[in-house]
Amino acid sequence: MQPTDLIIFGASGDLSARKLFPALYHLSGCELLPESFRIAAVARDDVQTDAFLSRLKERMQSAINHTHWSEERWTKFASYFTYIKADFSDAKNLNALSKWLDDTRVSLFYLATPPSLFAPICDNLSSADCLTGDCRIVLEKPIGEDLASSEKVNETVGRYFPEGSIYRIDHYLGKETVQNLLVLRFANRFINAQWDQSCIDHVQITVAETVGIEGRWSYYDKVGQLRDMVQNHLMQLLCLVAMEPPNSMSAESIRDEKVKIVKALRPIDVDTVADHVVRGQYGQGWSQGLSVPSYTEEEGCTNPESDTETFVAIKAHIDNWRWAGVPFYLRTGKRLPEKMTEIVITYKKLPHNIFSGGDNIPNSLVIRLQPNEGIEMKMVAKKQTLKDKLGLVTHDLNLDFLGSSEMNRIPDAYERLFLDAINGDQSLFVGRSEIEESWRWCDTLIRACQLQNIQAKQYHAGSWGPAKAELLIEKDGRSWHE
Ligand SMILES: NC(=O)C1=CN([C@@H]2O[C@H](COP(=O)(O)OP(=O)(O)OC[C@H]3O[C@@H](n4cnc5c(N)ncnc54)[C@H](OP(=O)(O)O)[C@@H]3O)[C@@H](O)[C@H]2O)C=CC1
Ligand SMILES: O=C1O[C@H](COP(=O)(O)O)[C@@H](O)[C@H](O)[C@H]1O
Repeated sequence: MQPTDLIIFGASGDLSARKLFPALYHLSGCELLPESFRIAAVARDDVQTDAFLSRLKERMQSAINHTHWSEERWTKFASYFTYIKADFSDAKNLNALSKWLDDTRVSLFYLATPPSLFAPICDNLSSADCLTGDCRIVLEKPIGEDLASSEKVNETVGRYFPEGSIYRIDHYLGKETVQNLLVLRFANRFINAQWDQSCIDHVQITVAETVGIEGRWSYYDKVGQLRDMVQNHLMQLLCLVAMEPPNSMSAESIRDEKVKIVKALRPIDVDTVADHVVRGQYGQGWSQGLSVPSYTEEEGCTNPESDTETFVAIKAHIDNWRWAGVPFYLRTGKRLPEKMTEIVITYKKLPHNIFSGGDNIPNSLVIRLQPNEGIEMKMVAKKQTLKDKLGLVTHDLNLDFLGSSEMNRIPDAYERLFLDAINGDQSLFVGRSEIEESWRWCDTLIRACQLQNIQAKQYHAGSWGPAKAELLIEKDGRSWHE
């Protein structure tokens, strides 16, 4: 590892306190950071490093499980820090940062700020002479809010950083089980051999959350679940399930295969949107035993008539040889009954059932991304009884990742992604063309919803979304995986 400096813009924000600094704390505890590592925490608050750290310590203690917290680890972690006060909207404010930087070391700029600041920060870094030596930039999602705005951000950032130095985060790619999906598909011959329309009936991808808007109403109301979750996280999961084997694990090979899938997604337009998309918005209800308000009663709501979706279900098709005729059902929402991300591959039924003692039950593969990370293969076996000669029953072959983890915990996605950015490995970061093609597909779908007036149907907080989401799949003779 080369000597590295990490510069976090937006160091006082929610993402930094809940995800970024805890991930770095764990990496430091595992001695995985480079020697002489330095962190510049950049934000607007007028405080000194000590005061910044004492506030950060409090916030991190509530984000890190107490079994992993120790004063000794904290002291080592705190020793990396310098706090630099700056308003990023003006280059002259970056002079202190410019003095702190050292062009003999790698400078890793991490933009944990509102996306509207990505382009101005790059312009100002350049004007303040901060971009000398080996400089890399990490961009948080979302990159833009549609194709045109994402092209604009990519162009500005590309003026100062070559594509090989731009690390666009989709934190789902850093999740252990998402990487395991690649291993499952491309390191197991029997899985790979059965991975197409000849064997697979359909695919379901569910990303369910129990949380509501969490104080982010003004951000969220402008984007909704389609832009916040589908354009990025669900699209990445779909690509990893559907892509052809890349030539190698290089970033370029993986990105090339993913972008082919996004381009092969059948557009959902004004003619098809009503049958392929369901939008929902949560009303009042219950979440984890507590009564919770509706979306339009949440703190910060400025538009009680808002039609922004907090739930979406989509039936998508990939028009290529491997996936012809295999629907991909996607659903994601806030205030659903449980926090759960899973991919379910349902195989076709056998062409003929020779066992009179049971139904023709299809196999399925359940890839659980969170919680209880693991993979289950649902297999049909004989009932262990003398009464029923060839009665059938479904059993699970179970790969439990937590139980087999060397670390007694599943590392957070940001730990993997920080390590890779420090090591210069872009394979788990998103390329420009993937992002732009994904926006192109989402823009068509969003526009079609507007033109056909597909409104967000109310659902009770704590339920699995509007009844129409059940119909979307049931009308094809299938049902959501329970
Ligand atoms: N929070 C989350 O769970 C997730 C967030 N993201 C993305 O991460 C990014 C950050 O999100 P989040 O942490 O939630 O946002 P916050 O609003 O909590 O934090 C934004 C940070 O940027 C700083 N900032 C804003 N404007 C300026 C400015 N002109 N000059 C200097 N500092 C400024 C804020 O400082 P100040 O406190 O002074 O306003 C704060 O430190 C966003 O792009 C978001 O979409 C992505 C996935 C999940
Ligand atoms: O990017 C985002 O992701 C979170 C969900 O992430 P997870 O790792 O907890 O599954 C989501 O709540 C948020 O709205 C979105 O911006």
